Amino acid sequence: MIETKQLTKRYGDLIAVNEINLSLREGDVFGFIGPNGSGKTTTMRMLATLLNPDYGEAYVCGKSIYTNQEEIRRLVGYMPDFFGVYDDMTVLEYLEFFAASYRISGPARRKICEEKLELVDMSFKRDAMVNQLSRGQTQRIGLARVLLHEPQVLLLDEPASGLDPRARIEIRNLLKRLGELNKTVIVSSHILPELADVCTRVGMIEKGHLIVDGYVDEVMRKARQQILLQIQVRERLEEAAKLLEQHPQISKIEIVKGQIHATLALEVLDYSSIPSTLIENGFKLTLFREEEVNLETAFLSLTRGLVQ
Ligand SMILES: Nc1ncnc2c1ncn2[C@@H]1O[C@H](COP(=O)(O)OP(=O)(O)OP(=O)(O)O)[C@@H](O)[C@H]1O
Repeated sequence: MIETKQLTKRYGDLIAVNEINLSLREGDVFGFIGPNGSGKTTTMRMLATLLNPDYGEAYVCGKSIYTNQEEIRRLVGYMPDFFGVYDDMTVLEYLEFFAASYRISGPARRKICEEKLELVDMSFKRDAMVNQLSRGQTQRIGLARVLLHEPQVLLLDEPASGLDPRARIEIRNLLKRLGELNKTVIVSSHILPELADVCTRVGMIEKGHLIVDGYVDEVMRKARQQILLQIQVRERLEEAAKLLEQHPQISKIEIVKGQIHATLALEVLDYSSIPSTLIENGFKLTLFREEEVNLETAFLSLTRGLVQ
């Protein structure tokens, strides 16, 4: 559905998107995560054919973004991070206006608009003025708008930004529904937990580099290969850290906020000799546990130190 090969965009000396390779299938909901300015919007705008790359290729539904721009625009629904709405229009008029611009006419037009309003749970506001909606409601209408022409692919740039927790949950439920409808969705955010449970795939971009990319369970599995132990001793923390540095099962030691963080060497699963070593050397253990792996800690461990 979406395939990119070394997709690259430069602004002067700045490489905003640096040789990104992506491959997404039907029904994939891809969480595109990265801090401000990391290249998410630039990538999405290239896929939406609104911006030309400097190098590389991208295909949307098998069509090249260089040579099939019109067809791709029909197949894609792109929701930018900020969009204006018009004054003096009701919600239904607003959607009908855009449906008309997609050349949807006759009785079908009203029907499609009402269907999309229903999908985003906004039927109750069909006659409200668009400029009197809350931010969350405006986002939902924006989503209804990009769904009007039944796009196969949705590119949603920070759809949950600026929303209250309840509205965020509603947007998340909507994303799940879109995946179930077999659309391919790229949804960006700079907050990982926001996307963790709705995405089937996740990618993390930093300074234009896609540094992690995979199915959620793959990412978790990779992160588990890097087990991190959190250890506290009553006294002589630095001495304990030095002792553990010599331990053959440990590949890295850090002291973080009064705790020793010990990264296990690859493929070490039984680490029972580590607490024994500390105890045998007279240290009083007050904490010894394996860091819990959720998607957020997985990302942190996989991306530690990758981009300077
Ligand atoms: N038109 C432009 N001219 C010059 N530099 C630009 C332009 N658009 C974006 N950039 C730069 O490219 C980099 C990537 O920007 P981009 O908007 O893609 O990031 P983003 O990940 O979407 O950020 P945010 O989370 O803040 O929306 C940034 O350093 C930005 O300053």
